Amino acid sequence: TACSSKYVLSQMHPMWQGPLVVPGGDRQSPIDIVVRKSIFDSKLKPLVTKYDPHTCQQIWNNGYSFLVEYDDTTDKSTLQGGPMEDKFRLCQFHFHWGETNAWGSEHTVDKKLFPAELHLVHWNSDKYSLFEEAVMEDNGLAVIGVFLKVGKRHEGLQKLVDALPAIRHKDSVVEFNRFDPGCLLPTNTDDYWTYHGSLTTPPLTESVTWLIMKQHIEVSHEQLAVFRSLLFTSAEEDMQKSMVNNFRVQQPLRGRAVRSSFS
Ligand SMILES: O=C1NC(=O)[C@@H](c2ccccc2)S1
Ligand SMILES: [Zn+2]
Repeated sequence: TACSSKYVLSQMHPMWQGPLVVPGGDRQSPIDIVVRKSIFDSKLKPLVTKYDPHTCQQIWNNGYSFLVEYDDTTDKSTLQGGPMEDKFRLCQFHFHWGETNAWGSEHTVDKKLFPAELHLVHWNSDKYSLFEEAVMEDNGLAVIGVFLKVGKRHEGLQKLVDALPAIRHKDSVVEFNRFDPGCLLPTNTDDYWTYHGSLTTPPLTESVTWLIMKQHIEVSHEQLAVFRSLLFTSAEEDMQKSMVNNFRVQQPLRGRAVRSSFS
């Protein structure tokens, strides 16, 4: 309901010590996408993703989410098209989720909250040679955001879910290979919203072209429950905190246009 979403969105983030406001930050993320204010842009091309499952390397708990990391030393797993002029290399994907199915996504659509959101993080390999470099540049990153809804079990996700108990604690890593991130994309990737924003965790740099899919994917309640069995804390810490609500509060639009690839 609107009130719960207002309550949730105003929630400060317990996890962070870092700056919640970036000096001069006028293109911060995440945001609410106000559909009726988005602008159809017929020049926006379909997204072209070419993901090689063999470039998948490991899955690990970084104390804020779990990341599936890819070998980004060559152009084997790439994203192009959309609003971008350049080719972008997949470096990792991860999720954000809530403690209940009532909230969890970082972006919202007309204030609608989803239980979780997938982020596929790519960096501009035409212009930069490392992710760490690209993350500081305003055309450095392209992140595909996909909303998750609770429904039928996602068969492709299950391989990932089965690996999570092995990385329950912060800084745990397991080898993970042969995973095709394309299986997590919705069937329709031609319809998306795009806007210029930022990382949603420190360093919060304003280097991201966001590509938010209009179509969501479905995962089962049980699969999401396994996400929530992860811990923010390392094995040594005596206070175990379950990894939930790992999303940032929404940020002001500051006059930015959100464009849509569909009318
Ligand atoms: O899409 C995003 N989600 C996050 O957690 C942020 C991030 C920060 C650093 C590296 C990769 C991603 S930006
Ligand atoms: Zn993210």
